[in-house]
This record gives sequence, structure tokens and C-alpha cells, in this order.
Amino acid sequence: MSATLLDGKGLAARLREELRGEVETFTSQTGVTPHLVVVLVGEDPASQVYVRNKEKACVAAGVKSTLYRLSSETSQNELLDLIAKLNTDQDVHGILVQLPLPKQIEEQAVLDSVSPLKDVDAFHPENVGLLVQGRPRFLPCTPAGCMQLIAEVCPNTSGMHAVVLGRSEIVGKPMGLLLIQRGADATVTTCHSRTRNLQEITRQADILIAAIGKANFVTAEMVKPGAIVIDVGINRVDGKLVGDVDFTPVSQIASAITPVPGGVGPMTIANLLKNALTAARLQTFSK
Ligand SMILES: Nc1nc(=O)c2c([nH]1)NC[C@@H]1CN(c3ccc(C(=O)N[C@@H](CCC(=O)O)C(=O)O)cc3)C=[N+]21
Repeated sequence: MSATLLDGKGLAARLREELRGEVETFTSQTGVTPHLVVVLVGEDPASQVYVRNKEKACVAAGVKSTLYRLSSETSQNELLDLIAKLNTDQDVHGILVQLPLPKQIEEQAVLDSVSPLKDVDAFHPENVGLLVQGRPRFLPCTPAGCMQLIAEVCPNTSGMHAVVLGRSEIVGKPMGLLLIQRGADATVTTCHSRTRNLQEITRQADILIAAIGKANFVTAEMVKPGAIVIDVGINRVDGKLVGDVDFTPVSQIASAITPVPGGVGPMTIANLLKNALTAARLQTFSK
């Protein structure tokens, strides 16, 4: 392996430590403890991992967390009723509805129903709009984590070619937006399942971000020598967690690479905590 290993686990621990201090200051000044509510409907395995790690991280950072576990048979109206209650609950600052939702529930209707001031995932159209316009209220947790990891080895991304694999609302799209923001100033290409000559494009990437959800999809032939490779994938293969990047061969070619686990995942959670504090501030100081 010749690439620098981008240690998300370590960086996330440092960010959480910083955040713990900020939460402590905020709470001692206001008497308010930031409170994040996670709503989990059904039993998606990726979501289970996420929820477990998130609860631990909240406790360590001084953020109160409450988990609502609803059965996989929950109706859309039941879920909307719960969110309506959480929206008006003064004691709740952040609301995260775990995705995916069971098939009887229309995801967009649910995400649209979360108060934009409590939308720590930054999925609400108002928050997406603010991000598009370059004045974000909340930074999308996973893309923000990718930016922080890139900054570890590449503090100046101006003019670099970043190729994003995947166009999801949760990672691919907001990732491209952060990379083209003023200050980051990368040139962005977003690829997806219909992209032609994929390898030709990925081989031009100074920064390659894999967010497709297919184990070992990115092979060494797809990577330009010296590229920074960020692996957003969380796939289970024979009970083991693997990313979207074929790690061993790609790590011989890249200049820096994130591992799975221990890369982007912990950074997502650190940014979620940060957004919980931002939400608590917004709701405390606008009163
Ligand atoms: N509304 C919503 N927002 C999300 O951000 C969201 C979601 N729904 N649904 C599920 C996916 C998945 N996701 C993960 C985040 C962190 C880890 C994580 O902590 N991974 C660690 C631990 C791995 C392990 O312990 O097995 C790691 O990669 O090192 C995993 C998965 C967020 N998601």
C-alpha cells in the first residue's frame, strides 16, 4: 500500500471532542441541552449500525438523543403524526428520519414534513435550496465529512477535477454542490448508472468519490495514479463491511484513500452532532 490512509475514525474523534466543548459552552450559557430525535421505521441493517454508533457519539458529546423505533408496518399517517408532534416540541431540536423507509411510506412526503429548522440531514427542499444557492443552513452530513477528509491531504482543491460516482439526494448530488462551492472551487463531473465511457471519466479524476452502493465497484484501472479516493459505500459482503472501492489494488495507485469501516461513516456521525448543535442554536436564539 502506498496511499496515505485517511483516518476518518481518528478525525471524527477529534471533531467530536471539539464539539463536546462547544456543546458544553452552549449549555452552560443557555441551560439548553441539544436534543436529537432519531426515528427508525423497520429493520434495515445499515440503519441499525448507524443508529447504534450515533447514540454512543451523542452521549459522548453531551447531546441528548432519543430513538423512536416504529414497526415496519407503521402507516405514513402515523409517521407524519409523530413528526408533527416532534416539530412543535420545544425540547426537540433535531429530527432525523432514517432511510430507507418501508414501501408503504412515501419518503419525500415524510422528509418534506420535517421542520426545516430541525432538519439535521439537510434533506428538506428549503435546506437543499439554501445549499444550492451557496448559503447552507445545515451541511449535509456525509458530503461534509468527505470534504473534511479531503482537506486532510489537500487543503486547496481549486481547479481540481472531482468525479462523483452516484447521484443520490443523500450523497451524490449534495457532494457535487459542496465541491463546486466558492472556496472549494473544484470542477465536478457527476456519473451514474447511465454514464457512458465511465472509466475514461474516472481516470481523469484528481478526486474520486464513490457513492454507488456496489461492493468493490471501483477497480484500479478506473483510478488515475495519485488520485484521492473517498469511499462512501457501506456494503455487507459475507457479514463483513466493505465499501464501493476495491481497496487493496486501488490503494497501490491512489495517493490517499479512505478505509471502510473507519473512513466516511464516523465523519457522517460527527457532522450530524454538529448539525444538532446548530439546530439547538437556531431554535434558542431566534426566540
Ligand atoms: N436519514 C438518514 N441519514 C443518514 O445519514 C443515513 C440514513 N438515513 N440511513 C442509513 C445511512 C447509512 N449511514 C451510516 C452512517 C454511519 C455509519 C458508520 O458509522 N459506519 C462506521 C461503523 C461500521 C461498523 O461498526 O460496522 C464505519 O464506517 O466505520 C454507517 C452508516 C447513514 N445513513
